[in-house]
Amino acid sequence: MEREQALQIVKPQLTEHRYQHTLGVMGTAIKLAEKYGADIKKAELAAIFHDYAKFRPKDEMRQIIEEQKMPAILLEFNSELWHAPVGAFLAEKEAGIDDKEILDAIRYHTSGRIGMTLLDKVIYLADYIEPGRHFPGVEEVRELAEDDLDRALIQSMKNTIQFLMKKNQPVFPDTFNAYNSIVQNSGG
Ligand SMILES: Nc1ncnc2c1ncn2[C@@H]1O[C@H](COP(=O)(O)OP(=O)(O)O)[C@@H](O)[C@H]1O
Repeated sequence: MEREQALQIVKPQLTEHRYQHTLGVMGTAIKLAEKYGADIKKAELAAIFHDYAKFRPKDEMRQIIEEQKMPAILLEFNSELWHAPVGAFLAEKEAGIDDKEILDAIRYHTSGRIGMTLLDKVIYLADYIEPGRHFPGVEEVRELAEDDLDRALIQSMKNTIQFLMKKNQPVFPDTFNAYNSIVQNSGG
């Protein structure tokens, strides 16, 4: 699917602010894909669709998680996490995206997972550092992303875990698992 067609499908699903975020993720994902050797067209499409389900009603997302037999543990955690796996499902069902790598990058863009693919990493990080993001620590991750994808990911996951812990919020285990998996597999 070409960029313009994909954007036309996604735009009506999002607010203007979230659409601008999506364009930021797209641009950043393409740059990261070029730098680190990921598939540029897949990075572009995954970025465009990453927040496709962001504004679906909670009840609809819960129903999809149950009916599609997605991990039930999702329902025990913040519903902010749900749009990622539900987005992968709907991008396939409604927009006909059938590339498994793209769908996985959408599915894991919020939590990460054990054994993240290069494309998963590009989309996770692009979502974190796109130019519209302004939060403490983002600039450090942007700088790390200039020359070390894994160090940038580790730092972004650390920030997210610390942010949640400071607020006494539960941390969905996939993020711990993703963090451990990258720390154990990257050169240190
Ligand atoms: N492991 C986790 N456990 C619980 N909440 C998380 C986890 N990872 C991310 N979140 C929360 O999910 C929300 C959405 O994250 P994200 O998808 O990165 O943002 P956005 O939808 O704005 O792109 C954030 O509030 C974030 O704190």
